[in-house]
Amino acid sequence: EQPAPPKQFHLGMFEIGRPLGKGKFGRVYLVRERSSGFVCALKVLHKNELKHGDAEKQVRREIEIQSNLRHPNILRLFGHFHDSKRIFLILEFAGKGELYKHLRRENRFPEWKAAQYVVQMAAALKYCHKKHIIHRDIKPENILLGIHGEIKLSDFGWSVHAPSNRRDTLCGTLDYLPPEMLKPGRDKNVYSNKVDLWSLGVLTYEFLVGEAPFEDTPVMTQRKIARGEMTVPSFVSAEARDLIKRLLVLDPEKRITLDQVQEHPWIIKYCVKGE
Ligand SMILES: Cn1ncc2ncnc(NCCc3cnc(NC(=O)Nc4cccc(C(F)(F)F)c4)s3)c21
Repeated sequence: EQPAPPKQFHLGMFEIGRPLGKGKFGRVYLVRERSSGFVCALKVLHKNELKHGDAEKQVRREIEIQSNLRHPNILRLFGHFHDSKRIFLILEFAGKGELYKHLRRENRFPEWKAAQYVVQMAAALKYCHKKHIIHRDIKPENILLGIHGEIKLSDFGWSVHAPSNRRDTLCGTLDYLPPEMLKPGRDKNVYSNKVDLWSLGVLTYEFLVGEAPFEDTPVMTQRKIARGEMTVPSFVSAEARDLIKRLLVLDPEKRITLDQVQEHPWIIKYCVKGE
């Protein structure tokens, strides 16, 4: 029977390896836990760069949310610790790194590869939604690839329990925001897990086209999203176009479900039957 892992972690327990990347909030390193030799990733967040107080709360929520998620397409968050200046997240190491780097390098993915990624995203989101977790920040930057090229959905720093009317100052790209999250006013901000389906539609489009469907200046992007205005280039197959159109529906209740994504002709055409 393996001894239970120690609950208390500290920096001295880790041998620090190469940097894996730097996000807007901090750097990530490849590390090895000395006693077990276990290789993982360590994200370092600088407290003075985070809004004080609620960052600790947000990390605690992220850990609470992630600690009961166990799925092959969701990056594990094993634990955290902090010192006077920094918060450390102990994460599963994703051997093939950031998906968006592969996308930029290849410009766009062939349909068979995009379909594999979409069906794995659908499986990860189905698992989260069954646990009433909305990710809310689906975009290529938050998707990593495991050593076998499998999708690892990560960074639950913005995830919430559904349904939610949390008003967060969302930072970063607008490209992935669903129309219902753009609306001003109080009640309209109650949104469901359908926001992840809209974002999956934006992601599918970006995989196949190499850029986001509503990409423009911030003002124009918001206008295009609110109107669901986008064009799909002719090189995209009819089946892929159909899936994108059924996800990028303004009315959240009219978006297709994750089950229907997994059964869609475009997915069936390219994906070996999963579990
Ligand atoms: C690049 N890369 N290559 C390989 C590899 N393998 C594993 N991980 C990598 N990168 C880290 C991926 C992340 C997973 N979970 C995160 N979570 C987070 O960043 N949370 C977070 C952010 C900002 C503020 C707050 C706070 F404090 F406000 F709550 C919380 S980041 C890897």
